[in-house]
Amino acid sequence: MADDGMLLNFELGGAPIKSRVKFKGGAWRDRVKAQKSVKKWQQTDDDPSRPPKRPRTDEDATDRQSKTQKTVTPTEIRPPSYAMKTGQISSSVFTSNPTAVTSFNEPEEEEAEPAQPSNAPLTDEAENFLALGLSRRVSQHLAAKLGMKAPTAIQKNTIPQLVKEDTDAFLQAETGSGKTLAYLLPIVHRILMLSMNEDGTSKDTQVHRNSGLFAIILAPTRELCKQISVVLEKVLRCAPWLVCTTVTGGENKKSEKSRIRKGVNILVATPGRLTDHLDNTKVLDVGTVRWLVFDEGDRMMEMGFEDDIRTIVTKIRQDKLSKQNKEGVVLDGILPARRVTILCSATMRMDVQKLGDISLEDAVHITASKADMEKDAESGAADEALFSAPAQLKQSVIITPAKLRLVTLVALLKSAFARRGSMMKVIIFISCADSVDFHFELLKSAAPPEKPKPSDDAPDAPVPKPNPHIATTAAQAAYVTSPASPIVMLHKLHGSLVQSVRTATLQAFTACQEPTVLITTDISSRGLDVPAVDLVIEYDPAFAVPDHVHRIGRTARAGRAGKAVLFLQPGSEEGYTSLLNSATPIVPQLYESILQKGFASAIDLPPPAPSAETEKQTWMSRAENLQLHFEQRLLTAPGGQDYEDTLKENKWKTAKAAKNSRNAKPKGSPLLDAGRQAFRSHIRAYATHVRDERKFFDISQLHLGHMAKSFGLREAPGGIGGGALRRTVRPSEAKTHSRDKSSSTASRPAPSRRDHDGDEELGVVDEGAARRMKEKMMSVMNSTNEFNLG
Ligand SMILES: Nc1ncnc2c1ncn2[C@@H]1O[C@H](COP(=O)(O)OP(=O)(O)OP(=O)(O)O)[C@@H](O)[C@H]1O
Repeated sequence: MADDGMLLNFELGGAPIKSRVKFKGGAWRDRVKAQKSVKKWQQTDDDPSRPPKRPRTDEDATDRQSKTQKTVTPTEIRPPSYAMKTGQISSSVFTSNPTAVTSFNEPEEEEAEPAQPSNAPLTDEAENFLALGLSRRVSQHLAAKLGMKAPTAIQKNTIPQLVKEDTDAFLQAETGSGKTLAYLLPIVHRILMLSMNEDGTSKDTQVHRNSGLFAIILAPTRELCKQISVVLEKVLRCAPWLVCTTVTGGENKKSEKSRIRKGVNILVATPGRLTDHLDNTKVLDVGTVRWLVFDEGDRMMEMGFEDDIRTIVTKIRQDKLSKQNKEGVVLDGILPARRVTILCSATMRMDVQKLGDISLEDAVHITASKADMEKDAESGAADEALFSAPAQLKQSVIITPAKLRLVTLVALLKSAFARRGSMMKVIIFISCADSVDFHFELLKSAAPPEKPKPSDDAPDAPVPKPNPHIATTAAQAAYVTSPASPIVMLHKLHGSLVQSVRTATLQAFTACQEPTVLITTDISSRGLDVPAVDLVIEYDPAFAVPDHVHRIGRTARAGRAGKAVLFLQPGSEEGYTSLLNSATPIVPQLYESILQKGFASAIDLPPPAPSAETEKQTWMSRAENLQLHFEQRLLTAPGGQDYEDTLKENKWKTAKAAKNSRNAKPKGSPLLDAGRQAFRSHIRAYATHVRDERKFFDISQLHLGHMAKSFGLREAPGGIGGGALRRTVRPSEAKTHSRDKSSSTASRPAPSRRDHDGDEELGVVDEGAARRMKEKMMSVMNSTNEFNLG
């Protein structure tokens, strides 16, 4: 907790003042200081010989800020009676903040000429799908039904290769450049050719769903599998006799088996579930499989799917390749004469090379630019530096002190939605599932959701029923609305949610007609194609640069415009921008400008509002007010009882009773619990940045007290490290861990998957991170028993 800039939360006028105000929260130094200040203030006020105090004004505050870079909270944001009653103290968010080491000038105006999109469909009239070797049926379907007349660059380079050749391939191109169709179209075209002649007439032999499984597409998450299968279904509408299906974790295995039994030509799967079916589903015959596609292959490796992938590759290769299917249809000549493996990713990391070693044989490396391909062919290796964000994506960075992170985020969202229609969809990336849950609860409106109304166009039409699956993951947002956008919807998504909720939430976010925000973990960073995402905010930086590229790639897709904002803290984190490879400069934004813009007008604060909005308020006082409001919300129990009082009561009970009551969880603010849990998980997650980037994300440089502020907490809670540290590394995992380390300098031992996301995928514990965290906790908090260490 900071040792200055405290706000004293006590009653100033009217009611008689108690002789002694007790303070809680914060460090003991803060409490003593506060106690002294009260005494001094009481003495001063009682002394009639002293001149009356001049009330502080906003100008005072602004003036001080400009001279000393420190701000004292103006009088009008004096805390409310609630805080006065409890004697809580809270340090100002504007004091004791570290300043940025890099000096920069904020650009005056936005760049006039936006950069040419680098992932858009090609504009040359001669470019079309027919010319790439696809059948007329497929090309016409793409143009007429899917609105796709011209290919993108990666499609132009991939489709002819996969239509004519039977070699393995590694597709690598920017996010949002159309890689999915680049591999799907040649597969569909060649399967279609089993039933059709070159001139488009039908052959005597028609293949159908029972004619064999020809392609398996693997993707790391269920969402991505679902998305791929939706695209595939749309393409297959030009050949309705062909069938695709998905098998993913979280679905009913029985119904998956029965779909496989009915017959399927293209299967989209997560690696874990496919391995399970290969072992247990006898009707799954892979003898006719000609294509094995790994979409986001590096992510699968990173998530610990290596063993599953090895099993899948071995099983499929072991199975003798059938030259014709069981109905006697000759496959060779039309389908590849060998099993073709395709890897696909926007980023190149060591994981993907390893996957290539497992699955590829003499693969061609296909990129969006022929020049890049030639360069790679000459050097014999793909150049990671070639792969950056789309050129038209405008990136900026805000160096924000920890204490100001939360209010700066709200200010940023507020100005994003200040003009109707300028921003419709925003994604916020946060480090872990607990933190996503907390921020969703904190930012959502307490008001009950508006009931769906009959449509103006069809007033008699039945009113749609609210979807029960999104009852806890979609809500109206508070704080960030504006007169132009009176309704802003909030959604949350992470791997700890059940699959039906995940699917429904993503659908709701995609279909939302109001301005909307999705708060999510890295589960949404890969491959997800939500049209028209205008802004991506990395509130917590990604754990590795390739993840950053994928996260910001959720906007500026297929040639559209997009913006991405990265939050960093002053100090070592600032150096992180030197790692980010961007076609256009990453523009710095001052957090003061964000706050000034966001809080230029009044914020409508629900109770407990620290003070009523007055004419005198400035952006700074509004920011301070908002922070206080958040802190008070966390401290206010649903029944009005102070949660801290409950905890204190428990402390003085006998050890056994205290233990029981701890176990029984005292009745109190669930938001405070959520905030503490989010803080702990966030700090644990912070320790798991990839090794090469840890010098920028050094846990020993984190100010835990300041960081706690950004979770609306007045002090850093204990218990950090318990979960991560208690977990032991099994010998087999330790082996994987060391293998990972030896194979890649940039590879991240994956402790994070379950910890951050709560997803079902596995990882191993990073012992180094745990040790560093332990040391940090010991030194900062000087307490061992709080964290269950050892
Ligand atoms: N030829 C095309 N013309 C117009 N739009 C296209 C074309 N090809 C793909 N798209 C659209 O581009 C968007 C991005 O495609 P896709 O999801 O395949 O990108 P990607 O390269 O796989 O991205 P990521 O690396 O993020 O997974 C989709 O909305 C898709 O419909």
